[in-house]
Amino acid sequence: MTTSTSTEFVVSGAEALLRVDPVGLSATSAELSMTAGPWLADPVAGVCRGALGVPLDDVTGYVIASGAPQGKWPVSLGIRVDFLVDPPVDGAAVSITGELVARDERGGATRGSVVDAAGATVALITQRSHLVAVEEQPTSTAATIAAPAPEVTLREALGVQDFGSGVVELAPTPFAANGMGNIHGGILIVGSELAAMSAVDAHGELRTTSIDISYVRPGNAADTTGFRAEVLHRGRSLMVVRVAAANSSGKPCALATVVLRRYES
Ligand SMILES: CC(C)(COP(=O)(O)OP(=O)(O)OC[C@H]1O[C@@H](n2cnc3c(N)ncnc32)[C@H](O)[C@@H]1OP(=O)(O)O)[C@@H](O)C(=O)NCCC(=O)NCCSC(=O)Cc1ccccc1
Repeated sequence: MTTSTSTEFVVSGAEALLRVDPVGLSATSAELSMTAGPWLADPVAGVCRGALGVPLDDVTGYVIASGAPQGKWPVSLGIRVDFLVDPPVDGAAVSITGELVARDERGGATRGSVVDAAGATVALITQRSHLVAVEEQPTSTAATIAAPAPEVTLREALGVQDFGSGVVELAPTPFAANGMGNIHGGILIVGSELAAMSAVDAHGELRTTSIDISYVRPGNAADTTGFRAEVLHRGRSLMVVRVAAANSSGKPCALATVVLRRYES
């Protein structure tokens, strides 16, 4: 894969947290690599599949960024992710690829996937991106953020507080930020997953099978982000949960539908 433009992947807090590394980028396709370690295991969500939202959001969004005109940068407008199997938690690398589906003057549509070392598909994404005006393109911060120690879980690194019944908060942290200082679209997927699991009082026996999320206004990673989940359907094995995320202003920044399934051990 070739890098055909001056746009480069920006490693901000969210990419450092998820151990995401650039592989290749062009205006039509992109590839990232991610180390999938024990920090993805979670006592409530089982394995935090939503964490794959960070590299999936990046790998598709940066295809649009790469072909965007000067002074414009894409923000994620809507993402649909389907999770097929758990990502590894043993430190193996997974490959994340994205490709252009369509582009116009307002943004574009992209799709992508996560594939494990054996070639099995772990997750699929469809994304719609929207171009906003920026004074300058985001760049990697001079002070590179180091990943937390391997024993620090994603839940701990994000300062997640679970108040029960679907009320969850993420602390203000650079680990939640994208290159613009806004809360990363993939971190909003993580928070939505944890809130949905909290709403159904999960203890690791369920898995997230899909998340469909709309980003309705930018969220600020330097502020607390609250998630409130409402159970729409609770069957024996299938659950559908709606989650709203908002900063301390109370205005929603993301609205998600999370589908959970019970897996027999
Ligand atoms: C712009 C639009 C997409 C569409 O909005 P519309 O419905 O047509 O707009 P409407 O005028 O009705 O305003 C609605 C509200 O939006 C606010 N607002 C509007 N425009 C701007 C603006 N330019 N800047 C700031 N705020 C703006 C506006 O004030 C209002 O709020 P208010 O009621 O006053 O409090 C908006 O929904 C949006 O920004 N969504 C969030 C996208 C997002 O954060 N995605 C996830 C992160 S991306 C990611 O992580 C990927 C990545 C990786 C690495 C590196 C980089 C990226």
